[in-house]
Amino acid sequence: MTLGYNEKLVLLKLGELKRTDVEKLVKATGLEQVAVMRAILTLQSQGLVKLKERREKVVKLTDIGKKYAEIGLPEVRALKLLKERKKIRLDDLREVLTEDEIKPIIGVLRREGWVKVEKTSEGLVLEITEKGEKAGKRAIDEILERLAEKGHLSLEEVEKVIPVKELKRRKIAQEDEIVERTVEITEKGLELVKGGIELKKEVTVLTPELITTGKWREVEFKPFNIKAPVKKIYPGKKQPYRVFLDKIRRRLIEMGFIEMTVDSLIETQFWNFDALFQPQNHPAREWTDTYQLKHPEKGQLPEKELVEKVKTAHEKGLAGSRGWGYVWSPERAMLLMPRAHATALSARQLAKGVQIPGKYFTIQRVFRPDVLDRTHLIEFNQIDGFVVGEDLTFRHLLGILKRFAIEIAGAKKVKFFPDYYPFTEPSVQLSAYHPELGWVEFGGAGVFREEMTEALGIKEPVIAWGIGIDRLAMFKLGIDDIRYLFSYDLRWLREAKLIW
Ligand SMILES: N[C@@H](Cc1ccccc1)C(=O)O
Repeated sequence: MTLGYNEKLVLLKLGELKRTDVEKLVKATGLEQVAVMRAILTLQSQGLVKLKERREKVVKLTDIGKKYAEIGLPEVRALKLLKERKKIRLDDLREVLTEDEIKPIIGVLRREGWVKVEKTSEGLVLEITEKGEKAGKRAIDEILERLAEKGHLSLEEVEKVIPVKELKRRKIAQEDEIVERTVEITEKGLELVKGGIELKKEVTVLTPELITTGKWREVEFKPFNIKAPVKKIYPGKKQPYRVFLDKIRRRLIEMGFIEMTVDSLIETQFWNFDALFQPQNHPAREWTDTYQLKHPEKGQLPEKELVEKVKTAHEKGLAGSRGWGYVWSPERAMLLMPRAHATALSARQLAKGVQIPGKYFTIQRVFRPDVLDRTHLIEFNQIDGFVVGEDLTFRHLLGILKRFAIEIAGAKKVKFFPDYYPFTEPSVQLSAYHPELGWVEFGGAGVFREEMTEALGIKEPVIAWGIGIDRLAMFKLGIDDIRYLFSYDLRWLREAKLIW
């Protein structure tokens, strides 16, 4: 059994005092209260001291009570003025009372029988009564004084003088519970003290100074108990989902992808749909599938040449196609909407020009009407990207997608299904396996159609994908409800792992 410096010190003092309270031990040892308490608990666990707690219900002054104890209760102050002047106007009380105190004062003074009140043309006039002249210290004044002096009194003591309810009603005092801790040294403790305790200075850190001066020989090193329970702390940290997105971004950049960025969440239909060869009468363009902006309703189209090419692609076709065969409306293309898919950025990038070969990606917040449930949000994040290069084929695309799902997202298995998108041919849908949710649809991919890429000025094949990144995040963060990604649940935010 080894005792630390603090424990030894406390035990030695208790050897002298035998029995005392914690406060006195704090004074006697010169240690902090927490250090004394900790030492007592250790000593108690070794049967050297006994700690007894006594709880007592007491009455204490409130802040208002403390103030009144100093300057007097409002009625006492009023009475003092009345004793001096005998007859005063209500207004005169402003000299000694605050606005709040004046309101109820007449009632109080009357109840005590200290004043006669008269209504005059100049307002209320108060005159002191005989009883007022003779009035001395009342129960309430006495208790106020005693409470101020002692700090607290037991409930019984107060009740003997005045109902505590009355003090509480006037917000002068409140009930409280105090714990009195007495510590007593045990037989075993006394024996140890008699046997002699060597009090060596205890250090927790070995400093260069201790070594060079040779003082390390005289000191005792405090052993560390790394298993001691400590308070859990939750330092600030990044939101777990944000961490996930940042990691993916980093990973993609490491893989040589160039990030495509944009400032706004709002997009013209031109970039969201038209530039992607999605016909204007396509059902996915209806309000049921996308949101639309009311104010402002329309945005700007890009340069004329590009708009003309897109128009031609839609109306008559490009690159050997016949197009969709309808009259393309620039007005319609100007309509603004919250971006419905991140592929809009791929279109913008292709039109701006790309490196050949080149790899691009973007992580975007996108918006689509849906019914919220554990796998659907109306606002979610997509990671879109494309690879452009001369010899690219559909097989490259499947390889990239599989790598994403397994390596980046930690999916266990992936599956591809044939699918349809107006801007890709062939198109594929990617599903991944989640232990609890089963097969989850992740996103789509394909080879951009030539009608699209040619209008944007690209001759080489472009393989592209769009993945619902939130569902990938669910895999990584080990959650089965997508809404949790944006949750304010502190417990989750605190405990979610940031490193996987
Ligand atoms: N933009 C499509 C996904 C996709 C992107 C790129 C190519 C093919 C499909 C979606 O949101 O569902």
